[in-house]
Amino acid sequence: MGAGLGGCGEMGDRTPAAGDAEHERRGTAVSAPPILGNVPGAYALGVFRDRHPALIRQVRDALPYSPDRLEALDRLLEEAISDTMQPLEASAHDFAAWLTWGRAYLRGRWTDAPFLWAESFFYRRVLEATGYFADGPWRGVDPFEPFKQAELAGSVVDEELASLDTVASASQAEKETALLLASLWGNRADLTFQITGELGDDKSADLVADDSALLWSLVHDGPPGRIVFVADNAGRELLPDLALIDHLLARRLATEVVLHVKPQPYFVSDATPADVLAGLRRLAGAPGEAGKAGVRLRQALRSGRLVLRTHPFACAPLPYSDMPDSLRDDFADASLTLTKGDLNYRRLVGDRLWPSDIPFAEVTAYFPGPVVALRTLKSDVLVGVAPDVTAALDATGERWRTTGTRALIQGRA
Ligand SMILES: O=P(O)(O)OC[C@@]1(O)O[C@H](CO)[C@@H](O)[C@@H]1O
Repeated sequence: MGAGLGGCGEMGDRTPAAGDAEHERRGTAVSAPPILGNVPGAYALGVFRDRHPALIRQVRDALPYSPDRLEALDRLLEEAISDTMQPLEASAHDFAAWLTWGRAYLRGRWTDAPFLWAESFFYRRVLEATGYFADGPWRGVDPFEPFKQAELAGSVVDEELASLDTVASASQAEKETALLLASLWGNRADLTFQITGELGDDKSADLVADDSALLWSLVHDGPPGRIVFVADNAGRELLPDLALIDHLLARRLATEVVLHVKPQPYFVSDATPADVLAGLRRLAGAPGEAGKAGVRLRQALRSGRLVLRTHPFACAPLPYSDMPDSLRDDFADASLTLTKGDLNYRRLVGDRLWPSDIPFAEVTAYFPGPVVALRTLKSDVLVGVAPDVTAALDATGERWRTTGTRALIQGRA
């Protein structure tokens, strides 16, 4: 598709509802119960009970919203605290889509709806409250921008960018390992975790599954192909992602990289086109190798070797098994699709209580091409991990599934 900042249009083909006939046809042959927030002690319950109210308060304070917007945020806060959900205003451009996606959950309790659905709807409601889509001065203003901006400006980022100078003198194999791991662990920098300070300790970081050999064989064996990179968070995650993408392009390991980002602010720190531009500015303004990478990536956008894409399905409350044909075609044309982060993983394998040793290839069989997920573990869903590995981790007593201290690289050709 076209170069530069073009979006990819409408959701198009159809607007599936969770569990509809098309879903069953395209979905995985196997299934498991969806993750819900109404289970005492469940991770998802804490997200609704603690994180969402804390986030609304922080959004309220981060920008000088007008009284009408503050009232709307207060109403949403009340809904979050009382665990009651209201639908979007009937005039919303996507009112009908949300009815199709989950009429049964609207006006119910946040915690009774599937976790993926309800979290996604929560972020849509934050945008409604702040007036992101409404006529008026707050239209298009990212409510999470102050958090993203603070992160990008921090001196930690200077240090992380300077490390690219060290990596430059390493062998190709060492460099690729370093870039891949930086991109993978960059996923810990997720701002939703900073809302309630849940990040674990770096020292215990480890991989519970490692298909990096498969990933590199998909990149190196055979002629260079078109790589689709489905980004997650802006800032400290996106910068190492961009460094990895620069490597793939500069070494001609990919003919083209298509970088998928969110069309609108989502899950606090998820990258939008504006965040990509901010990241490129940060890179290009840095000294040394980071600066050179920034300049090359801006040139790659201009030449069309790096394509930025925003598909509306990226903010739909549905698993990728429900993706519309326009998105499916994009993945089908790729020699490799890389997905970043916890939320993309939840959508890729389905946000369900899978037995954790069910093979990754089995639950992603519907995906139309080779796919590799890079994820730090920040929610309960897990597949493709041997029982002895999960048993050993459980025995440590750590909350290893949800605190971002563990990570995985899982793929299938
Ligand atoms: O996709 P990311 O950025 O890696 O993680 C997003 C995420 O950790 O935030 C949620 C809580 O709001 C988690 O449940 C969710 O999966």
